Amino acid sequence: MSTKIPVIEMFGPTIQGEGAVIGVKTMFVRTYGCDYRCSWCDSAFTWDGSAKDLRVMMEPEEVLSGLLEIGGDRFDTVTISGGNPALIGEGISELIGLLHDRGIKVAIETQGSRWQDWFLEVDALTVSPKPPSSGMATDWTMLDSILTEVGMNARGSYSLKVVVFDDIDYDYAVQVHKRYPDVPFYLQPGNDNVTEEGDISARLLGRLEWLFNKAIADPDMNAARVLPQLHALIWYNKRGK
Ligand SMILES: C[S@@+](CC[C@H](N)C(=O)[O-])C[C@H]1O[C@@H](n2cnc3c(N)ncnc32)[C@H](O)[C@@H]1O
Ligand SMILES: Nc1nc2[nH]cc(C(=O)O)c2c(=O)[nH]1
Ligand code: SF4
Ligand SMILES: [Mg+2]
Repeated sequence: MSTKIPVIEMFGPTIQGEGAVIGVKTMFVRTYGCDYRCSWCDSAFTWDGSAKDLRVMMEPEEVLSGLLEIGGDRFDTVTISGGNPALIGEGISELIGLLHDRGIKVAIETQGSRWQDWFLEVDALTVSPKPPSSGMATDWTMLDSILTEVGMNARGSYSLKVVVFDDIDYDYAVQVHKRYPDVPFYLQPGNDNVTEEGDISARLLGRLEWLFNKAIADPDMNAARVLPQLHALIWYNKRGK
């Protein structure tokens, strides 16, 4: 089995802008390819073919040395996102081992459509099922089995994060939170224009206030946390931040 990883970009150190590990300094490795096609994906270049030329097939050792070359000694966490990194088996498993051998922590961003055994090895697993506005359908059987398995056997922390664009998405978020009441739950407002240039912070803060008010009024969200995409408030729609 090939251990090569399709990498579309590596960058950092930056600050983790989303979810349970928001604020943590981290490098990013973004894998190429996704089994979803979310209508509002802010990283569509990972799957729509527009940046295919930038995709490099890398051995796990090459990813590690690339990260060390870019980040030097200025990081102790690596976040693997995509695309969907859960499309890749052996290569990511080896990369996690190499990073752990050096005392580097590993965070993962995935949507919960596919399982990998290495989910159990990571330090922070974010599972982000997609609401109706994405145009994608949730595989509840898969999501159930992922959360059951990590609930019993994960070494690290795990959480759910749902992006919300409208009232229908919000109802979906309630459904997810109620289905897994013991899993730490994060709400994140959607960015409805991922190509706009310049300062989009006022628009994003408006969406955050809307989501704050929804959660504040709703007893079903007493245990939820509502967070912005912090990096998008600072660096807007810039890639590699
Ligand atoms: C680009 S995805 C890559 C990882 C994985 N495919 C997933 O969706 O979880 C990383 C995170 O960005 C979120 N995201 C993508 N587009 C967004 C947008 N327009 N507004 C807010 N969050 C977005 C996703 O929901 C996910 O939580
Ligand atoms: N700073 C920063 N934080 C992030 N958290 C999740 C991201 C992602 O695209 O997966 C992301 C990203 O692209 N940048
Ligand atoms: S699952 Fe993630 S990477 Fe894939 S299309 Fe949706 S937001 Fe983009
Ligand atoms: Mg992003």
